[in-house]
Amino acid sequence: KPRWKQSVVTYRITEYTTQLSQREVDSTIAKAFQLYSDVIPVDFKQIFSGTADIMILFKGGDHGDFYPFDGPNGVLAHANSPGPEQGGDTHFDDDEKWSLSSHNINLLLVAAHEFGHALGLDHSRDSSALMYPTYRYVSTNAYTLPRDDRLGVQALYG
Ligand SMILES: CC(C)C[C@H](C(=O)NO)C(=O)N[C@@H](CC(=O)O)C(=O)NCc1ccccc1
Ligand SMILES: [Zn+2]
Repeated sequence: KPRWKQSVVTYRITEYTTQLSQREVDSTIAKAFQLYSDVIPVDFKQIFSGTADIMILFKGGDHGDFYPFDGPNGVLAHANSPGPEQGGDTHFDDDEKWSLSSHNINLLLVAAHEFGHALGLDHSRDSSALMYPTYRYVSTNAYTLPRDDRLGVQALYG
């Protein structure tokens, strides 16, 4: 299974959603990565120019890969598994209503799910797992990786 070999993985947000402030997006994305760096020996560093390991964008419809988004609901986001070039790249469908709350689509939960893929995790059959295929809101106060996801990522990087 592909995984990142380096202990520092860089990311760059090249296109932001207009539904939240850039500061809100930056801090939410950082929090989502922190869920993983809290349990595996990998650090994540945001860069603001050049090419990062994980390139992140918010865009609706066609956004430069072979998987155009589908409007509101349905596919919310997708991420490539680890590797060179497009490896790890993570795209968020900007036709979704992104939020930092329980209303609409919670960005922290989706970003954490996508970064699971970007680290090499597949979907889980455990309905309490973050990597379960379908989105379901759970409180994000003091949120930590559910056990199944933690065991999965520690098996890859521990
Ligand atoms: C076949 C892939 C491209 C489907 C896509 C996905 O799994 N992305 O990682 C996706 O957006 N799935 C939806 C499925 C759905 O709409 O229910 C989803 O909510 N993914 C984000 C998600 C799933 C579970 C927890 C948190 C976020
Ligand atoms: Zn997924």
